[in-house]
Amino acid sequence: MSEPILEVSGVAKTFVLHLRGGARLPVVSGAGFELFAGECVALGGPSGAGKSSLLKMVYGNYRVDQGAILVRDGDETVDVAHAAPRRLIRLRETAMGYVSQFLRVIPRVSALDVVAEPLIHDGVDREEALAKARALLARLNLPERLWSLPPATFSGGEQQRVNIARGLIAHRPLLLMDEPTASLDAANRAVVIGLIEEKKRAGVAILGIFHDAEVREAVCDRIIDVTEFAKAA
Ligand SMILES: Nc1ncnc2c1ncn2[C@@H]1O[C@H](COP(=O)(O)OP(=O)(O)OP(=O)(O)O)[C@@H](O)[C@H]1O
Repeated sequence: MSEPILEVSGVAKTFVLHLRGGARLPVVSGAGFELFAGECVALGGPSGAGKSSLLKMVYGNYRVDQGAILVRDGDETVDVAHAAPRRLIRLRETAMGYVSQFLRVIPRVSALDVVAEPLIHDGVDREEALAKARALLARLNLPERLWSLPPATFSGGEQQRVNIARGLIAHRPLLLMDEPTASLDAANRAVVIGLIEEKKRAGVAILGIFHDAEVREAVCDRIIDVTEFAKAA
């Protein structure tokens, strides 16, 4: 069996609410799982179980109290739980992508440039990157009249499609997705299902939160029940 792309082991986290007299909110404990190339795995469990928190820990946005989160980066393995901030930034530029639920809009930058940016950052020729961005936005049915506009005033579903295009345009071996289809209609959900299937075929390992049962059943190979980690917390 090949090496995992992501290996989470013994991860524990308790939120400490300093403004609430130091109240402690344990969220996960002893969380452990592996993710391999070409598979899509959903974090499952009811609202409040800790799915988003776990995804944010893997991305390095939330600190962990205990355990290791090993992400493969070429020949190296980086422990997100202990990596220096600079190493974490480099890891996000090369090995780990994140499609959040909402687009973080960059003022005055057009939708097309927002989408093409990760490829340009990878060193791809600007015209080639823009052509790929146009193709992706067309596939996601974003009206062409919007491409040259900054996405700040776009509808929720339009922003989400720009966000998905930006998150998927470049190759990253590990992809984290937080409800990528929450604001989308059926036709665009089907497009996203197709895009996820293509990533899997390209060997990308995907970890995500998919509340939409139809999307989850279409793309996910297995579900990790986060309540198992919450029970121990
Ligand atoms: N930044 C934070 N500070 C304090 N508590 C938090 C923080 N983030 C999450 N929590 C708490 O941790 C628990 C798990 O939240 P989380 O958002 O991870 O759940 P979830 O399974 O993703 O839920 P949902 O399906 O509703 O999005 C909740 O009780 C929540 O209140």
